[in-house]
Amino acid sequence: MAITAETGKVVQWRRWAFANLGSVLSNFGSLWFLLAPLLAAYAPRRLFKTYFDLFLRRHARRLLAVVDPYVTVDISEPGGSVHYSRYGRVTEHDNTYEEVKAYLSDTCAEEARELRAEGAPEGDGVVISMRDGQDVADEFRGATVWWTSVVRENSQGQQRAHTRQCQRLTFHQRDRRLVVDEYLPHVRRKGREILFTNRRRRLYTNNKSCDSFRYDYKAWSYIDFDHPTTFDTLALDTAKKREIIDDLDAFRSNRDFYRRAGKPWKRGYLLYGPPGTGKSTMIAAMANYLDYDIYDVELTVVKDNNDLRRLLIETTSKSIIVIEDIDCSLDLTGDRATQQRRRQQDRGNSSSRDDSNRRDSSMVTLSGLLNFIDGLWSACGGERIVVFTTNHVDKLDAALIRRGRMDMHIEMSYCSFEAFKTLAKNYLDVDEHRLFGSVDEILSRDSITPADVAECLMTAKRAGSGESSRLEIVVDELKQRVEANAKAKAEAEAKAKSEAETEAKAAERDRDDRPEE
Ligand SMILES: Nc1ncnc2c1ncn2[C@@H]1O[C@H](COP(=O)(O)OP(=O)(O)OP(=O)(O)O)[C@@H](O)[C@H]1O
Ligand SMILES: [Mg+2]
Repeated sequence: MAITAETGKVVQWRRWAFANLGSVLSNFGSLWFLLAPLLAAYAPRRLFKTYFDLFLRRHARRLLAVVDPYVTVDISEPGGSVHYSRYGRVTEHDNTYEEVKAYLSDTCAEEARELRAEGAPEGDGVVISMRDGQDVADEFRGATVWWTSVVRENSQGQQRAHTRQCQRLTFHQRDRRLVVDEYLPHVRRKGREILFTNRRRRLYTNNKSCDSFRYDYKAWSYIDFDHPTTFDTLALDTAKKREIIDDLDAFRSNRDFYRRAGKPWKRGYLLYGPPGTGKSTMIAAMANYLDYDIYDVELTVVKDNNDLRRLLIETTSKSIIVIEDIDCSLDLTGDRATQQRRRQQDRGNSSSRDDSNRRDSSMVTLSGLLNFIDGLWSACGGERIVVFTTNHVDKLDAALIRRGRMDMHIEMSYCSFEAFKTLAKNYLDVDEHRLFGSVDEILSRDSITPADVAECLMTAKRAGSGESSRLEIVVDELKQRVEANAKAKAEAEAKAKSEAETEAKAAERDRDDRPEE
């Protein structure tokens, strides 16, 4: 490369600079000394702020950790983001804040002096929480933590509209793992339990699957469940009642056992018996005892197995899924020949025809129902009870009610004397009376359902005054029921006999009309 006059000058400059490096630096130093105050005055403030922020972040925190070893965690009120799904508008809600608030209102609020009351989201109660700035201490496995209720402004601005309530947790940094891994999950778990017990229970029923194309379609509708029946008011033999309660207790408390044994945390009960023996009443008593929601599945409006599975996915845990009168809901014999024969029988009988039409409008199959009870999907969520009721246990497919699917078969039978005593206490507030002997005699001789006995007691309560007069009415009413039942039974038998004869004649005619092969 040729050395031009220009490059020659540069080289000369460099040589001069190296030779005079000391004086160049000292001149530059004095120049910086002169410029620094000017820069400080006129350079953008942000530059300095960022610089100092960085500096503080790197060094001051370490220093601070020695001086102030406490860590804080904020749990803020959620915004609730919204998205649209195939099933319509869904609001995503993080419940942590509500859970923490519930925990604090229950566990710590007693310590706080300045409180705030808000109406509970459900029911008539109020939720007590700490006022802003209040703090309370909590102990967990030897560590002390403090909760403070504060109002936090959003990062953008100071507008009041953008403030959020938050619960601030402060703890020593040596407890960081304990707090994050164990204390906070414990707080959420407890909070969830408190929220669950404070809320009203719900009775859900499924909507028609044929409406599922609508953008606002919901699989379940609900009302508040407010049934007064408990195991105390349920008329049932004491030993049987005890057995059922023990079974429910074992189910509820054995979460870890189910996990260890590799079993989904669910249990099936089959309630069978004549109409009016208290099957639906038993379900209400179970729900009240366990504090669970009820999902009452109307199978005839479920289009097919897919829709049935979707219903299951949308149930919550701590719930009882009920299918009432399962023998009437679907043709669940699983055997096509039997189904065909039944359809032929139904053709002559108008009420059976209606039943049959209802059954045929649904394409839910036995295998779909078996999957619903104990397929892979059924294990999602856990802590679920499935209850089937039927008047005709012998009509059901053996696979549907085998042990393991329906773990406990409970026969609901006619009213025993022991069950009568419970009803007499419920309706008339009578524990013992000389006429109880007559009642015992009637009940042990004849079959009367608890529903019939309850009706007799209602009549006696309305008509009589005084224990004796009321119990006399009860005895009379029971005798009349026995007579009426015997008459109805004789009529039903006569009708069944004449139908059987007509059917036999029709079958004979069919045989005669068929051309010989
Ligand atoms: N075991 C019982 N204990 C208390 N009350 C009962 C009992 N059985 C029936 N009853 C009374 O009779 C009414 C009807 O009972 P329930 O509806 O529970 O009968 P069910 O067995 O479900 O009848 P179905 O088979 O027709 O559905 C109830 O509202 C309740 O008042
Ligand atoms: Mg019922």
